[in-house]
Amino acid sequence: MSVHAIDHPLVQHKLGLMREAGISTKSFRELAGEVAKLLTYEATQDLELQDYDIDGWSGETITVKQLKGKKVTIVPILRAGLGMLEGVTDLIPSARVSVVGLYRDEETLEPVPYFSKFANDLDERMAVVIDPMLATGGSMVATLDMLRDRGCQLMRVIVLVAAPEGIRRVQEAYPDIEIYTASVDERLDENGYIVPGLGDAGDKIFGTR
Ligand SMILES: O=P(O)(O)OC[C@H]1O[C@H](OP(=O)(O)OP(=O)(O)O)[C@H](O)[C@@H]1O
Ligand SMILES: O=c1cc[nH]c(=O)[nH]1
Ligand SMILES: [Mg+2]
Repeated sequence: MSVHAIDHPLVQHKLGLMREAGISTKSFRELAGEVAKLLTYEATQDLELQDYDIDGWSGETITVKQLKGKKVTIVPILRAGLGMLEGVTDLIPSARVSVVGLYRDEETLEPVPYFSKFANDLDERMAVVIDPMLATGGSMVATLDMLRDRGCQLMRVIVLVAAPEGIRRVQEAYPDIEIYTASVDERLDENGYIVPGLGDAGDKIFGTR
């Protein structure tokens, strides 16, 4: 597995704005979408292309390129993953969306599933799981398990911020997965929150803090 920490200046600038205490719901939501879009650009750099011929504007037949690889399903983990969805589908507009509802029990930090609805033909698709936060990794591994149990063989992960603990947990369960993130942060605090992190990303995106 590789962890791709994207140090593009626009990503780092926007992530810095997201870390500010007291940021408004509007700003946090907008920035989450913008960073998600930039991370998607990076996470799709290795998609395969193939040539095909078209009639060009001058009347000549010209050879252009189109995406060749597998079909894609985007998998937001509710709720906070929804804050990244529009940014991702802006770049991959034909992707099917599979939705996984999980919340993290505040005491045990274990993921509690409450909803799922998957695209069909998961065995033919690359799944791109999106969630702003990879903390203990419990929610991400539970989601990857659901996809794998339904036949999905190719999965990658886009998170805004990752903790080393969560990366390790995903790495142990899924050694081949690629993780794209704007930052690998320092650690988890005693409540399982990422430090320096973003705080509770779901609450900030939905304005429920
Ligand atoms: O890596 P983990 O330790 O599992 O923690 C990360 C999860 O916690 C947050 O969701 P939360 O449970 O707060 O749900 P929400 O999106 O509804 O706010 C976050 O969006 C991840 O899904
Ligand atoms: O730092 C964290 C950890 C889990 N969930 C969040 O929203 N933030
Ligand atoms: Mg939350």
